[in-house]
Amino acid sequence: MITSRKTWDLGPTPSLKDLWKKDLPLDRSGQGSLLSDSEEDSSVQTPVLPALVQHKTLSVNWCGAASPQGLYLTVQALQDKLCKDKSQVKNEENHHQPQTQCRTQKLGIEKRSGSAHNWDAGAQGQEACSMNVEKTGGRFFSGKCSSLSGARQFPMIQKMVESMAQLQEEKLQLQEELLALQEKLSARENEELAVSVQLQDQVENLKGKLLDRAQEVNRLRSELGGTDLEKHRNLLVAENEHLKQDMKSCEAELQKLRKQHVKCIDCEHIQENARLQERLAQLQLEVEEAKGRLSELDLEVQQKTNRLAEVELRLKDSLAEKAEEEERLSRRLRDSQETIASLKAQPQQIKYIIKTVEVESSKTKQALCETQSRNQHLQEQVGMQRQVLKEMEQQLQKSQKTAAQLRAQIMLYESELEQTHGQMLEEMQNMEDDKNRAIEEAFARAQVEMKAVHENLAGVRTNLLTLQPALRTLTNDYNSLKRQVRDFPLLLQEALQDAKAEIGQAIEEVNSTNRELLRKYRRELQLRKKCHNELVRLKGNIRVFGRVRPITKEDGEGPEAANSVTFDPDDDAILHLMHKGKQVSFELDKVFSPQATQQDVFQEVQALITSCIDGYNVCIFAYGQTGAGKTYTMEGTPENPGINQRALQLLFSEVQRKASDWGYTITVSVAEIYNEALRDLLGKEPQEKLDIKLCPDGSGQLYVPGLTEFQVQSVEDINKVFEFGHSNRVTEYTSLNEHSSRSHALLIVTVRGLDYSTGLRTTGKLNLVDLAGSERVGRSGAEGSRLREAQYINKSLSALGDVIYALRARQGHVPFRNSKLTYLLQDSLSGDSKTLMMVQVGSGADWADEVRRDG
Ligand SMILES: Nc1ncnc2c1ncn2[C@@H]1O[C@H](COP(=O)(O)OP(=O)(O)OP(=O)(O)O)[C@@H](O)[C@H]1O
Repeated sequence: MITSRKTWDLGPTPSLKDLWKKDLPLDRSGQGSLLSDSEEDSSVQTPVLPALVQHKTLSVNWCGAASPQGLYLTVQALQDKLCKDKSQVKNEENHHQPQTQCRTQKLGIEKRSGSAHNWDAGAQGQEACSMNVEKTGGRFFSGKCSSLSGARQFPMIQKMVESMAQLQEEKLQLQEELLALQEKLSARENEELAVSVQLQDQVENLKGKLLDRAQEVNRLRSELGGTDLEKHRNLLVAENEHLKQDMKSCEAELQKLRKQHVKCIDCEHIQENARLQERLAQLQLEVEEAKGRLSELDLEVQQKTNRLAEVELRLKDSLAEKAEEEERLSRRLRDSQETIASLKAQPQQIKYIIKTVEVESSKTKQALCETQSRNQHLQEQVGMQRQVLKEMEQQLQKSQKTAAQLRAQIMLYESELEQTHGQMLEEMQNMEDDKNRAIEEAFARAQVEMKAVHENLAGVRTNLLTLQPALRTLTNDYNSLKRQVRDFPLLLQEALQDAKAEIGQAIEEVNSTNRELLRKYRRELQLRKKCHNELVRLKGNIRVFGRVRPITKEDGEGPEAANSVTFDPDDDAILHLMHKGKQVSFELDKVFSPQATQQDVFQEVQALITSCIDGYNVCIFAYGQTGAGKTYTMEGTPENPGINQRALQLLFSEVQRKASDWGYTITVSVAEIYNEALRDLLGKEPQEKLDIKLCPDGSGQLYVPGLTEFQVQSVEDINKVFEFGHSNRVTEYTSLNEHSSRSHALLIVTVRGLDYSTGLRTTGKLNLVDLAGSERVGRSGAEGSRLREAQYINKSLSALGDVIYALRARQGHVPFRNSKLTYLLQDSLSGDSKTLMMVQVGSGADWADEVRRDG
């Protein structure tokens, strides 16, 4: 029952938005509503559905091609609205549909038997479309549209396309989610790996610390007596605490790992996976439904095709009827025309009849025209029907083609979907497998690590248990050490005092011992000096040695060269001379045969050198005739040095040997006495005569002002001094010896010593004198200056002989002043001084005369 009708005229291809905008203002919910101007409520705000429910009809007309989308959307909106307003529908008394049916009509497309809504074609032309919505009887509403099949198919296809697009989107979304899941899984694996590495590091750290601690304990055990025990103990305690904390953190980490592992079994990824699988199943269901709908659509197409064939058949029948009718009419027309022609050939009656016929013929013509126009109209209709049929066939072909394409697409989509689904299932299965495997591996690793950590923990606990007694021992030791340390200052002070006292006492004892030793040493030194001096004295402070020079080529080969000197084999102090057939014997302190070497001679002399170091004055004279070997004995040759060189070598070696206790200074002077004039051979003016004077200090000592003294420190220095002094010595040829020396040569060595321990100072003087050669003036044939030189030499030698004689005879007066030589050597000849006279003699017969005279 239609109570009212409202029509809107819209532009071509209106959209739902246009519909809403045109005359349908938005309702409160933001959705549009079709409105009616019903008689009951002429307000434009009246919703369409109540109007439908109240059996009102609304029409929407628009120009242009039908817009299936617009129609679909409109109907969908209406149905949505209908569903939303179901309560209102429910309250309607005349409403015969159950509530559940409203839900099934949600899409508005499904065909329901009996009570389902339906769309019928308006078939009002291509350019004018209309939609009538009404509620009649057992139907909600019905619509009419000129493009029925398109309007019904397109939304379905579009829906499917949209579903496929949605499926594609969901597939992409699923793939993205799958990637995200994979990333999360890899991140999780990385986290687990990092945790595992961290745990391993912690375990390694714990092991290293345990090892360090064990080493530290061992070291501490070995160093129990050390003073840093307290510090080490504190260190150990701190490390122990640190280890405990590390173990706790390790256990917490393990617990956390376990929880994470358990949580992973029901984690959001699993849930997401299940959800996705559900979604996939739902999509598969939808695809199945879409397939069902497609088959239904195919069925409908088939039915419509059948109906179209029926229509074609009916059309053909109609055409055949029309053709028969046309044939019949044309036959009637021909018959009529023949009748007219036969009538025209008849008389007046016939003319009348003809006229009648003509009259009737006009009527017939009119009927014929009408029939022809009708026939024309029918033919036009047939043409139109044919055209429509053709178009419908084209549309049908297009639809079939589109359906085939869509079927192919659907097949393609299905295959893709199946493939994608298979891939997804496979990937998900792989992911699941990987995940399970990773979880199992992680779990296994975690278990292994946990086991290792437990073992380490047990080891640590064991170590702790073993360390506890050690710790207790250490604590006890520490306490005792602490007490000791507390008492240590007092003990230290006491010990220091005791030690100081002991050290003082020891020092005192050492000092006293030292003093005693020093005293003894001095005493011994004095004793040794005394003994040595006594020895020397016993040997004789003034001793006379004789040395016989071997016969040389200078002695000639005649009878005068015959050996006239013999020795007593039992007494080395006896010398026998054969003089004019008689043997004359001389007794000296020691006689050196011609075979005696320089070393043999020095052996007997070196005790005097020691006396000089001890602080005594020593004089060693070489006395003899010219050429007797004085210079040889005193100076020697470079290859075979004499007393001078050896004495100085001994002097330096002794000084060096005693260098730790004594400091010595050795100075040398070289002088000569020529013709009773003293000259400095080391001075700048060797010809200058020097005087011998008493020291101004009143000590009675003599000294030679201006006499040069060189400090020497080695034998090399002495040799240089000798060379220098030797070059200044006066030598001249004589008839007896081509190298005869005409002066007394003196090498004066002064040894000044300082005893470091006692501060005692000593001074010893060693006078090594190479006397001028003694000779008889008559025998040598000297005259003039030579005679005067010989007289000076003989006088000084005689004075020396007198002094020595007086000294040996211990006479009260010793005539030192009789010559420059004895006066210069007065200090070294008197008192505790030691004097050695080396008398040089030749072994030829010529020498016997001289020796007997000198002797
Ligand atoms: N013991 C000896 N063995 C070997 N040759 C010697 C010995 N004594 C001296 N002569 C030699 O005799 C020579 C003379 O000796 P030397 O010059 O020492 O005598 P002298 O007494 O010093 O003479 P003068 O008084 O003229 O100086 C030298 O050629 C020396 O080498």
